[in-house]
Amino acid sequence: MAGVLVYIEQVGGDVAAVSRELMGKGQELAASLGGPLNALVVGGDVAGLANQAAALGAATVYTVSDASLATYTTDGHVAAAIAAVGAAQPALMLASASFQMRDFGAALAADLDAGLAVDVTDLKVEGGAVSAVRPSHGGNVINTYTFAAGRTVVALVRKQSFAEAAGGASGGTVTSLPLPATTMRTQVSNVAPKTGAVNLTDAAIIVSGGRGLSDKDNYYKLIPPLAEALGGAYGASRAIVDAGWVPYEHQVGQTGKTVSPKLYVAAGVSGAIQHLAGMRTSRNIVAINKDPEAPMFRVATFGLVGDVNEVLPLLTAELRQRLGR
Ligand SMILES: Cc1cc2nc3c(=O)[nH]c(=O)nc-3n(C[C@H](O)[C@H](O)[C@H](O)COP(=O)(O)OP(=O)(O)OC[C@H]3O[C@@H](n4cnc5c(N)ncnc54)[C@H](O)[C@@H]3O)c2cc1C
Repeated sequence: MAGVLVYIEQVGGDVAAVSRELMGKGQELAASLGGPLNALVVGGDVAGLANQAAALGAATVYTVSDASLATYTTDGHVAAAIAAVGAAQPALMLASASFQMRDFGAALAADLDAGLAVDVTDLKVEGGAVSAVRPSHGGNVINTYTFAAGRTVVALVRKQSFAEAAGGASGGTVTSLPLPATTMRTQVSNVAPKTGAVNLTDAAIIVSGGRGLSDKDNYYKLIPPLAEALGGAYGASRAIVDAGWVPYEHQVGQTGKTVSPKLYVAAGVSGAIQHLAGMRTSRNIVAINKDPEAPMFRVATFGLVGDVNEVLPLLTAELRQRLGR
């Protein structure tokens, strides 16, 4: 039992960003575990994705291809993964912490009698044992789970926790595995993607506004333009979602979305514990608030004490000029 197996997710026929991140971190972890970095591609038609996974550095890309695997079902995809784990014998299996992969990872770990860590933000290997870091209690407690060596560990990792694999690797092989006989208890008859959905959890840059924006018109005048200038999405505190300024799908926090972007700008957001619960693991936090005592400054990488009505238009104009947007 050695090395790492990464479950490759796809978006529109391409390897998902989170899977590229797992391949990046997987390279380092596989070396520490003294084994290869392998990948698993499951689906109806997997050839294109398998080649992409090989280019991301997989020594072997295991594929399980079957018409019944074209859409996700617990039974089908877990059965495929068990076949790949049997072939690869990984010490560590990595997948994302999306809702679908939480379902997958829990079922897989139960079937394999493996260790399971969910919503992981960091991983390391010491003395052959895998340790997974996982925030809980709204990010106020950071837990480290250490798994005894000798059993596969399934770790489901939060998006944007690691840098993406560079790509351009060569020399990987593709090994096709048959789908083991399995009873499919779920039949997916139709998939209807939600249209116009706000994908805050995937955004690398988020600009959020709060009650400090004064009213709905001012929020839309100042926040989306800054988000657009930065090439990001826009979010909101619950206070202004509850006030009806912004739809719920933009809400960040304990009862909204949990996000971990590369850059989180909080403008006129106080930094209540319930808001921080959804964004404090962001890589860089910029707080803009007229109150120097606002709690958001305690978690901020950069802080700017000022009035959003003065700061945001200047910032947006400057960024537009510099970034050409
Ligand atoms: C069970 C529960 C769950 C919750 N879940 C969430 C959640 O998911 N997400 C969430 O966000 N909240 C959540 N809350 C609410 C949370 O406690 C706060 O009430 C909320 O986050 C406050 O929003 P805010 O920062 O926009 O408003 P405020 O706390 O009113 O802060 C406004 C900030 O704007 C600043 N400001 C004012 N004018 C200006 C100006 N002109 N320029 C610059 N700064 C200015 C002020 O100094 C202040 O810091 C939850 C609460 C509970 C009880």
